[in-house]
Amino acid sequence: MKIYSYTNLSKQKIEDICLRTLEDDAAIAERVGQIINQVKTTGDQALLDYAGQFDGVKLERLFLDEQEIETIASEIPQDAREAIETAYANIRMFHAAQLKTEDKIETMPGVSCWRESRPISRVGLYIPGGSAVLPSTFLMLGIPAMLAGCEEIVVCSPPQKDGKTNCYLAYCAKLLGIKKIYLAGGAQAIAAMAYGTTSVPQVYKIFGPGNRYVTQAKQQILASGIAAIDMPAGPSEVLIIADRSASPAFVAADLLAQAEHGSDSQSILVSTSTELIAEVMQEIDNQISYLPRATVAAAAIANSYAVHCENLQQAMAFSNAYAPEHLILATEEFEALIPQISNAGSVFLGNLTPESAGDYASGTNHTLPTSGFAKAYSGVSTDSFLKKITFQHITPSGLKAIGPAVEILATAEGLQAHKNAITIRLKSTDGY
Ligand SMILES: NC(=O)c1ccc[n+]([C@@H]2O[C@H](COP(=O)([O-])OP(=O)(O)OC[C@H]3O[C@@H](n4cnc5c(N)ncnc54)[C@H](O)[C@@H]3O)[C@@H](O)[C@H]2O)c1
Ligand SMILES: N[C@H](CO)Cc1c[nH]c[nH+]1
Ligand SMILES: [Zn+2]
Repeated sequence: MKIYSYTNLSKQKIEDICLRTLEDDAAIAERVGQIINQVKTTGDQALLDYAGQFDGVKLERLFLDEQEIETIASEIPQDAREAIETAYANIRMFHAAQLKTEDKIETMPGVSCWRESRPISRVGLYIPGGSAVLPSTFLMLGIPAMLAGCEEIVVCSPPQKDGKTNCYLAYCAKLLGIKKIYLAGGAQAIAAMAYGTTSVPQVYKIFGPGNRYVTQAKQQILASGIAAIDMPAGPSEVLIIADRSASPAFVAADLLAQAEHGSDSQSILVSTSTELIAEVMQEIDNQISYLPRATVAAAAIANSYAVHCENLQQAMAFSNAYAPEHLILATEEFEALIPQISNAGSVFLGNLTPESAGDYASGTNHTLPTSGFAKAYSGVSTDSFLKKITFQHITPSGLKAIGPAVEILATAEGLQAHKNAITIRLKSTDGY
């Protein structure tokens, strides 16, 4: 892990390190383009071939049906079932509170405007399953989709070596009332949901995190205009702002938690204390040795860095420039820093709020923008599965109030037919 001093970093250097570009970005984009094209032209056959090539499994059928899901789900151990139910209840409670009816606004007497929500009828959920199967992601996407009222929810996840899925994913499907799981992973799954194949239904919007192939595929699909996406939610990241009040052991544990997702994850420490940085480095060395995914975590840590800042304001400035997926404020001063946060996917406050809590069960969504996209995107929410349709209604007195302004503006734009649509009504409402 490199250590930078914020004061010695030029503006350009800060921009460069915040960009997170990797050498093989262009090669991945090209490969993903080929995969999308192959799925577009050969559909199910491409999915079967890629399952062999990338997941090492010869599939006979591209989905598990309700009966198979039921059988697999029945194997779940009792403690895991209870843990999933706890997470389910908290995520549901937090996301249900987002369903709000908006007030009608009378912008002028007789002119009312309002918005109503409608579910996106066909949505696709991608549940990662390359290096680790993530049933937590199934809850994070399935619960808001269900609350929003989406009619068709298509779920894709890479197949296990036995051509099935695990009992945790199957149990989540049961809880969510999802009757099929499509056994497709990577860019090919995203392409299948975007274009549709004989087995996989086409959807209007694709959700879910994934590795760089998945994220690149979602971006290419968005650019092609065939389907919408939630956001680029790629390799996990955490940025921790820690002062002397932080525990080096807790900070190291949080950095390693995101590092173990993949070698391309980033775990950034921003601290006002050089002593704390040194202690955290030591703790990382101590803790990493007993992690089953030590090699992956070590590669991510090597790809990460620490930044020493003079004060917490500098630390916030760096964090806002980086726009992390997850921001942990490991300081007792966290209240004062909240108003200074301008770019972050999800924020964890104080020394006792680990990011893992949000990954699984606090209630907030863990599908969040990465690679600096938190500057413009929010994480997944119930709203992500809804369209907001605007309505307006004008009464005769409202028409008299608003009409002249519209006529003048239409004339200024040289759009006579627009003006006429008002004028003709104003004339006919004279008698009202
Ligand atoms: N940002 C978020 O909200 C968020 C949330 C959860 C997980 N994540 C991230 O999701 C990612 C999950 O990654 P994963 O790899 O474990 O699972 P994944 O399901 O995203 O990807 C696995 C698939 O990638 C494809 N693939 C692998 N190597 C390939 C290659 N060389 N060429 C083409 N395709 C290839 C295969 O089809 C495979 O099935 C991690 O990076 C994790 O950090 C992000
Ligand atoms: N940290 C991931 C989001 O970047 C979510 C996750 C799922 N399981 C564990 N963690
Ligand atoms: Zn995680």
